[in-house]
Amino acid sequence: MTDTVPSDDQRNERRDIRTAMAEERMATVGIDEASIERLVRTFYGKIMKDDVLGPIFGRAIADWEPHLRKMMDFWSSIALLTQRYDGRPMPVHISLGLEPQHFERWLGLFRETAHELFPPDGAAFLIGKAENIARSFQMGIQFFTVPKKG
Ligand code: HEM
Repeated sequence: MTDTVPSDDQRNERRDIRTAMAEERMATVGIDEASIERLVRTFYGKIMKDDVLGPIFGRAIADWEPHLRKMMDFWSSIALLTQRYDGRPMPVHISLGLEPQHFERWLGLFRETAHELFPPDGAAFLIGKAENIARSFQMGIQFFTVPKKG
């Protein structure tokens, strides 16, 4: 039996099918483009006002709207498999000098927002993804941070 390489059209069709299936599944737990936009706007609204995280974001972001759009693309790619986000978030987070308590605070606000806006299954899905990504950022930070000489 010979394997044939799928054409671009076939690949796009498969991707569209995967996206449609993800959209259908996610709709049952309250996740769609509109609720992702609400999540991003509400969550970063809290971040901006946070005493600890607000200044970290404030130093890095001059214009919030493009960042919010990027984060909507990010969550749309994760939950709805739309592939709209194709960035590399790890280097950004390694360069910010983040500590474990920053991640706990970020996750605390994220969990709170997800529970406010989504049914329990939808919130659990989003929180699980955020926790995994936060863990992988922290592993990257640990790996690339040179210990201070004591
Ligand atoms: C301590 C927690 C965190 C802090 C303080 C933080 C801070 C930031 C800041 C300041 C930026 C903008 C950087 C820039 O444009 O120069 C950024 C970008 C981003 N963050 Fe975070 N972040 C945190 C955790 C997370 C987590 C847990 C996720 C994922 C669930 C995440 C996903 C992203 C993504 C996707 C970007 C866009 C990167 C790009 O430019 O492609 N962040 N973050």
